[in-house]
Amino acid sequence: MSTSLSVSKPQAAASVLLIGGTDPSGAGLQADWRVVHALGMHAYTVVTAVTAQNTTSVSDMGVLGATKISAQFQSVQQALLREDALPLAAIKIGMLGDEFAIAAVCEGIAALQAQGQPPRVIVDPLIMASSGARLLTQQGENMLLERLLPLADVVTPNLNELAQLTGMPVTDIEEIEAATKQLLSIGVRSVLLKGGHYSADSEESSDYFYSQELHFWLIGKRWPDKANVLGTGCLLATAMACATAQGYAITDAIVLAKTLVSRGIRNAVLANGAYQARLGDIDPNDWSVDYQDFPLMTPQSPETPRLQLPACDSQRLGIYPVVDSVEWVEKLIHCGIKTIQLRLKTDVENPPTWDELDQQIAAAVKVCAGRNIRLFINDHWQLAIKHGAYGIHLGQEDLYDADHQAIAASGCHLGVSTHSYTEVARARWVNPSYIALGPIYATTSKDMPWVPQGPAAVERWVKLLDGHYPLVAIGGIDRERAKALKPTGVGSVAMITAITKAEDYQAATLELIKIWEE
Ligand SMILES: Cc1ncc(COP(=O)(O)OP(=O)(O)O)c(N)n1
Ligand SMILES: Cc1nc(C(=O)O)sc1CCOP(=O)(O)O
Repeated sequence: MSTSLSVSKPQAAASVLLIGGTDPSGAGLQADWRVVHALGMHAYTVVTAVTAQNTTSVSDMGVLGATKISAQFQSVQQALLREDALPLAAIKIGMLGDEFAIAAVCEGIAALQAQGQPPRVIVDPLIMASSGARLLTQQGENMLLERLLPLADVVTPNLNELAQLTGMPVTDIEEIEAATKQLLSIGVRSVLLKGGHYSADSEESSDYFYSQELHFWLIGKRWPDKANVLGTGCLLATAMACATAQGYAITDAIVLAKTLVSRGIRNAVLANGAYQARLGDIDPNDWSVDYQDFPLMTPQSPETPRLQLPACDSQRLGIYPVVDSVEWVEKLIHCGIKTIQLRLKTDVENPPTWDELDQQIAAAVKVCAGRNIRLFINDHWQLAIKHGAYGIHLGQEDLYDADHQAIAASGCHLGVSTHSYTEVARARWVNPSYIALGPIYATTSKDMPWVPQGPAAVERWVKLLDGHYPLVAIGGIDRERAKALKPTGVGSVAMITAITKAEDYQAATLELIKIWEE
């Protein structure tokens, strides 16, 4: 499992285009619009069909002709030519109705793509209404597969739609994974199977994502007292479009969208015989993400038993130096450091032997023995376990290569690096002893694809995760920045340069401890 599809770079305001049918009971374009509005964003709309339906039946449906659909696209194109137009960054496509509408939509998208930076395209492939009535003709279904789905960045079928599109059974996890893979063979770039209908009696709702680069299950809480909430599929796909328009990478967009759907279902209200999702007030800066709605992510089956790693003895791990030798460990514990990491990075030119690593890790554990020091070993989890270190620190790649069961069985604590919503969702799957958040500021100690998150992000992470995991901020943190981060409530700050490159490491360490503890 590679770390992510790409890196999120939240950007200036952008708009989304919603393409679909209207539904008087509140799903369809009306539901899409509510999401965009709740996130304070701007939406253009292209109506493809007008339906008369409620939760039990579709009584009438009219698909607009190609001329009417194309005319709407032209209006959007003209609006986007204005100097003050918000750039179009994402398109969400819902109900299309028939093959003529699909052809018009494909042409409209091609024109928009030619006009500017190509927007991301999310397709919710609506074939049937929940009442069982068809929302797309058979010829339309063929054209969907041949022309529209290959244009999409992500396609979001539910179980019935996946079965219908692939002609494959989808009754268990293996069949779901196989059918999802099958959609890629017809040219779809990635698929997010909506799990709302899978194992409906489970306490969790699991979605499955599959692309050439990675695959994962996304597991969220189910709200059993809120059954069959209207329009949640529309909500999910539109929220993904909004997040990608805001510059989030696809996987972060999926995590945010799943969180928003959970929030909508948790707060749903009964109106006219059906539950309607309620989003309430959302802060577009952090999507008002609430821990109870935040999912777990794993490449393993969602039915795999969950790990239980030991909790750290404190939620506040304090000043946390990251060092590259036993000598540094020894010097810093004499300065009063209580949490420390031995990060033995292998020199590609002259890599240490296993025996050398073994000796250094054994020596570091010995130096800390009986002193109440939380010594974390970076990467070399087998040796950390062998020598009984307090803990192991793993980055996301190493986390997925490591033997989780062996780490959990060893009793070692486990810290995990994260840089995004996706990585926090993955970290949650192993239930770590702490979560590290980085890079907060630009660092010279390591090449990073990640944009520095800044202190405001630490505040957001604390709001989301505090009380559930001890948190550690890392990346470019010095004395002044430690002072700036203290009010965020983060329990620990980790650093390399500010201590190991200080003119007077003892003075620098004592000063940092003083700032953090006073
Ligand atoms: C406390 C802490 N946070 C993050 C890291 C980075 O770990 P990782 O992503 O594994 O990168 P490397 O350290 O291996 O370069 C860390 N070491 N400690
Ligand atoms: C090792 C490391 N990991 C980071 C992350 O963001 O995961 S930032 C980082 C480097 C921290 O060093 P300094 O204090 O010198 O900036």
